[in-house]
Amino acid sequence: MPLMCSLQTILVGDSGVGKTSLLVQFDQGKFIPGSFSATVGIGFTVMLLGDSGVGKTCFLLQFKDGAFLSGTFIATVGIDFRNKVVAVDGVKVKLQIWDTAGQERFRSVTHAYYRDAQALLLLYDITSKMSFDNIRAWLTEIHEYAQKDVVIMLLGNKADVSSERAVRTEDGASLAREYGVPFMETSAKTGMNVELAFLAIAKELKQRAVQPLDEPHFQIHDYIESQKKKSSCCAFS
Ligand SMILES: Nc1nc2c(ncn2[C@@H]2O[C@H](COP(=O)(O)OP(=O)(O)OP(=O)(O)O)[C@@H](O)[C@H]2O)c(=O)[nH]1
Repeated sequence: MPLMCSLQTILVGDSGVGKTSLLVQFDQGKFIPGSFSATVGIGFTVMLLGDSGVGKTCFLLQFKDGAFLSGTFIATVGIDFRNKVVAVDGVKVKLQIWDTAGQERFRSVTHAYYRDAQALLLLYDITSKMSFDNIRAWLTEIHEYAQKDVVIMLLGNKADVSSERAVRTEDGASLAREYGVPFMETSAKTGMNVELAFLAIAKELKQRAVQPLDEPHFQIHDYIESQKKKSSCCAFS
């Protein structure tokens, strides 16, 4: 097994000295002139989990860049991350999203990160019965390694390839009910429900962090049910 290590570096300094620009230059190799906006003070860590090939990396890139990576499948090695700021009820919320390798051989590396995640998006592939059957094992691992109050969402990805469907929508919904977690089908290819998944997570975490006790609690299940697009209603290739 290749030797891997993860290093975390924190950029500190006064507002406006160029911390974000330095990071963008390092990450994307470019400088964005005149784009100063103060980095938001509220941020959460979200982790993507699920078998290798279910579409975690594509799901993240669709959310981050609005693009779909088709063609050659390159499995993630260990763990990778991306940041994205979303607006939740007028407040900027920064999501740091960890994309984990689904391959078994990286499991000990990814376990180390579970405890730092405030939300977990657990994906299976609707064209792969095995990826769905493995969800129970993923949930067992989550209960072993993650924080007790972590927000979990179950996602049936690749809903655009309905001709090869191997897992019924009802079966996904029923498993989610059994574990008391919200559920929806998504497509990293078309973008269906991708933004909604992250937005619902951001809303739930933000309300937990800042909402006064006397205000009504945000209901993530109700929010998703009212917003999600059903795969059956859309024409897919
Ligand atoms: N049709 C379709 N293909 C998808 C979708 N999401 C991902 N794929 C394809 O599925 C393959 C695997 O996608 P990845 O995002 O790399 O899978 P992963 O879960 O990150 O895999 P690991 O990094 O090994 O854990 C790629 O060939 C993608 O093009 C989707 O929503 N629809």
